[in-house]
Amino acid sequence: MSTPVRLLVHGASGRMGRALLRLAAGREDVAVVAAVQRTVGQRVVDGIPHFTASELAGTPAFDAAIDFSLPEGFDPVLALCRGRGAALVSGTTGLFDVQRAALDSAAASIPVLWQANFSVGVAVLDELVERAASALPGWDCDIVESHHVHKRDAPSGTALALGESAQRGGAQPRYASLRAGDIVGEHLVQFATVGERIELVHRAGNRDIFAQGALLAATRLAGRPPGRYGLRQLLFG
Ligand SMILES: NC(=O)C1=CN([C@@H]2O[C@H](COP(=O)(O)OP(=O)(O)OC[C@H]3O[C@@H](n4cnc5c(N)ncnc54)[C@H](OP(=O)(O)O)[C@@H]3O)[C@@H](O)[C@H]2O)C=CC1
Ligand SMILES: O=C(O)C1=N[C@H](C(=O)O)C[C@H](O)C1
Repeated sequence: MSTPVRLLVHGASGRMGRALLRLAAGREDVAVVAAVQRTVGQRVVDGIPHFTASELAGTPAFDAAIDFSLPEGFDPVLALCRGRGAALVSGTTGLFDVQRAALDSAAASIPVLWQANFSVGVAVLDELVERAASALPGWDCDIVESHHVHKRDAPSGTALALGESAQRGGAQPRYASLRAGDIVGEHLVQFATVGERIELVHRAGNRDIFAQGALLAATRLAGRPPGRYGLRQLLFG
C-alpha cells in the first residue's frame, strides 16, 4: 500500500472541518497531521495535533492543506502552503478579488484547487446550466440559493459559479438568497420565457458529499506540478 497523503485541515472545528476529520479517520489513503482552528476551543478529534491560527508556523510537514474556513483565515493558510511547497484544496467562499488573484500567483509555485462546491452533482449542474443558457437565448435566468442561518456570504459561492456558467452561455443571471433553519445547501437555476419555464435544482442532503469531494481532490492534487486545477479535471480527467 502507498504512503498516506499527509493532510492539514484548516477550519477543523467548523461544520465542514468536523465532517472532513470524521471521514478522513475512516480512510487509509490520508493521514491528518494537523487540525487548525481560529481559537483554542475544543479538540475536534483525539489523537490529532490541534493548532490555533496563530500557531500555523509550528505545524508539522504536510502534503496538502484542505481549507474550509472564512475569508479572514484564507491568506495565512495560502502563505503556509506556498512556504512549505504543499498543495492547497480550498472550498472557502466569499473570498475577495485580491484573494482569488493570490490563488493564481500561488499556482506558479504550488498545485492549487479552489472550488465553490465539491459535490459531483453540482459539477454536472454547472455543465447543464451553460448548455441550457446557450440553447435559450433571450430567456430570463434566475439563480435562487438557500442555506442555513449561519452562512455569512450571499450569494453563495456556488450560485456565483453557476452564474458564471450561465454567462458563458450568454445569459444574464439574477440572484436571490434565502437563509433558513439548517438547510445544507440548495441551488435552483430557472430559465423562463413567456409560457414556459425550466428549473434545474441541486439539493445537498449532508456535508459529507462536499467533504468526500475535497478529500479525493487532495489525494489527487498532492505531488502534482504547480498550477490551477479544477475539480472535474481531478475527478473525471
Ligand atoms: N466548497 C464547498 O463545497 C463548501 C464550502 N463551504 C464553505 O466553507 C467555509 C466554512 O463553512 P463551515 O464549515 O460551515 O463554517 P464554520 O463557521 O462552521 O467553520 C469555520 C471554521 O473556520 C475557522 N476559522 C474562522 N476564522 C478563522 C481564521 N481567521 N483562521 C483560521 N481558522 C478560522 C473556525 O474556527 P473557530 O471554530 O475557532 O472559530 C472554524 O473551524 C465557508 O466559506 C463555506 O461557505 C461550506 C460547505 C461546502
Ligand atoms: O456555507 C455553506 O454551507 C456552503 N457553502 C458553499 C457555497 O457558498 O456555495 C457550498 C454549499 O452550498 C454549502
